[in-house]
Amino acid sequence: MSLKTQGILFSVLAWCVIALSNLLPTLNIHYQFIILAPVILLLGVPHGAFDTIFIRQTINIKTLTRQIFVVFLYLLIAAIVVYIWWLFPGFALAIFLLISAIHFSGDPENNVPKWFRLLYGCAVILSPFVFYSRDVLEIFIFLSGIKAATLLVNYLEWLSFPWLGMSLLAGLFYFRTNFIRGFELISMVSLLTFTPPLLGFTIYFCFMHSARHILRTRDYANIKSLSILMKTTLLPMIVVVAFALIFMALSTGESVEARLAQLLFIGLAGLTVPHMLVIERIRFSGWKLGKL
Ligand SMILES: CC1=C(/C=C/C(C)=C/C=C/C(C)=C/C=O)C(C)(C)CCC1
Ligand SMILES: [Fe+2]
Repeated sequence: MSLKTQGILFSVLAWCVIALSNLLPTLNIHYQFIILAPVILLLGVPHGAFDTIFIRQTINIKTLTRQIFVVFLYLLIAAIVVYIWWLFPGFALAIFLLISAIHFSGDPENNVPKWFRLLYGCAVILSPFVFYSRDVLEIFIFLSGIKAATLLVNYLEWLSFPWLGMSLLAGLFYFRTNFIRGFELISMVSLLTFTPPLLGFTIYFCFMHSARHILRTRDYANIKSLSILMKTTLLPMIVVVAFALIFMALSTGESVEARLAQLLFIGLAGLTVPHMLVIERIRFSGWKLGKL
């Protein structure tokens, strides 16, 4: 499958989800988390497991000692991020949103202009605020407490309107010259604008961000079959699922949705920092650095 085909399939799925979620009654946040957290965990998180492939191609990790050291360092960075979150949750959430926008700006195909990337990456974060800022607030409170969450949501909601306008204009601008590029942007923005935040994010994260990263990894490592690629994710996935189960079993006191939100998004923040340290250098080289 090419990135183009994947982009079209994602866009079609996005419009189906928009239609269905507006026709069917909205589930409350408790059930949204119970249904969607496993989807994010099983379909979205594994794209980080390919980091081992990118690490192998860019630094020398031939000996077992070096491999153990790299895994240890990766997890140590993640643990430090979680600790910083625990100390300064509002600050950590704000920085996480910022670096996520930068990370998501890597999704569009390789030859798009920089302004388009910036618009796209920030649109992923800002679109949910246009109609669903109350729902986002509810989730942000789980992550950073009511004071920081309210402050952040107020700023981001205010930014979300001009951003939606600019995204739609940019999408229309490309409709004539590069239809797929414009259609992909408008579909992504509509998905995150018109569906409940957790649902929109899950579909975007699993079927755009993660799916596209898997295809890029396949091309980078010159692997013909996806099943070989999926095998590399097995061990990291077992570790992540085991960690998730242990966290859910040990954390008590708060609601299930609060704990799932913390597990998912603080966990993602922790993993995103080492993930970006591995990926971004290669992305800025046009996915060429160390290519097989
Ligand atoms: C919490 C939350 C949001 C932000 C999620 C982020 C920022 C996720 C980042 C994941 C990354 C960077 C994964 C890397 O591969 C939204 C969508 C604004 C609205 C719903 C609640
Ligand atoms: Fe990623």
